[in-house]
Amino acid sequence: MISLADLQRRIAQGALSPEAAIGQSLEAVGADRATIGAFVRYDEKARAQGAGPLRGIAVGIKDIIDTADVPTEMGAAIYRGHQPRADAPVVMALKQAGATIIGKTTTTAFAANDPTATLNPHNHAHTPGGSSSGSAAAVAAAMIPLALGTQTGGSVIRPASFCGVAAIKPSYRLLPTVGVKCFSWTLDTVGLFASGVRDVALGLSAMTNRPELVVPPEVATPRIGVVTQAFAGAPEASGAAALQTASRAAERAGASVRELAMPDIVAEAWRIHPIVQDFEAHQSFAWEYRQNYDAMPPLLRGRLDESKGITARDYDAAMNVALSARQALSAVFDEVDVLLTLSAPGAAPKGLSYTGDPRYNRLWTLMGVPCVNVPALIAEGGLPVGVTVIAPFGADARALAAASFVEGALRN
Ligand SMILES: NC(=O)CC(=O)O
Repeated sequence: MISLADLQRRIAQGALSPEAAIGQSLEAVGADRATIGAFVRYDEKARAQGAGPLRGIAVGIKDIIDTADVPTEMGAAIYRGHQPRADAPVVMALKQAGATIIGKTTTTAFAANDPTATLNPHNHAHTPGGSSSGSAAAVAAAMIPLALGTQTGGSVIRPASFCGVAAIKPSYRLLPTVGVKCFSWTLDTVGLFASGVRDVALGLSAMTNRPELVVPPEVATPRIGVVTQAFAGAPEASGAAALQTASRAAERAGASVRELAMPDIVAEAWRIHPIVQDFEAHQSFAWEYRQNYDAMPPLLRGRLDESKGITARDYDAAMNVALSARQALSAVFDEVDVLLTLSAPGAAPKGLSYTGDPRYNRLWTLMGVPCVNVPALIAEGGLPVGVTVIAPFGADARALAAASFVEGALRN
């Protein structure tokens, strides 16, 4: 994979020009149609900028995020050819940091569950996951060093796990979702994919102008609480093995590691996540669902059909649970620095019809806490499986530093 940190170092040393760095990605992305199909479209004339921490860094943008220079089609026929007037703020933030937007990566329709045709770079018989399918796959396939995705359930962390790349779903609202097609305004979060944790941190730091997010050369040894999320059901063997492998590696590296049970209200928040997501989706997709019903992607249309009965009272009760759970979760971090949990039930499912289950991701999206995927092992069929490092709301630097610790422990 292409390391953002390595590109930055070589460009700073003059060993690599920003133009050459962009040229390498253009060549790989240009060949993509014949490989895994991670891009909806790309800019053959993409040019490097000469200044900024992300000069020479080619970035893929999930195709629900508005771009002014190329269409934003939401992975849906209803929006074919749709051309936004302006770049979304997160796209402008990348450009202002010197990045080059090289193309639009594939997304499941409206970032829901109707799959893309994109292949998992590690095993073409399997899905790369969703909904940020192309972003995870393009980084994993060494086409680009950085990509943007979004998460409402598990759409950053799960495909990152399936594709063996680092990724962050940052704290809620650290990145603006203006100009991002809304699924659920309480849940939608913009995230980043890169080859390693330090690379993700460099990208997020540059976008947000927050130098404190950069992972320092030496990171503190964290106190880790392992959360199995038994309330979400048992994982597959490869998922359980990934969590155990990461826990044991962290312990061997000197971290204190112990299993932590979640307060009941937090488990209840896991249960009510779909109520929040689907109640808000009915409003977010009202125009598509009511004015373009027949053209709607079938799985999302079916999900909206089934969730019509959610009442405002149900929603209000769910939101109250979420608020109480966030308060209870913050107290959990009095005992540990970070949590360590599953990124997915196991390796990527076979076939392209199903992008996987967000059951281990969705709680943390509702809690709004920073989550970082760390590749943990390679399962049968050469398929990666990751784990998730979680810190308190607003402690994104802590999540990245602890994730880097776990990543280093797994490499030793
Ligand atoms: N947008 C999402 O997060 C949906 C998913 O998890 O597949």
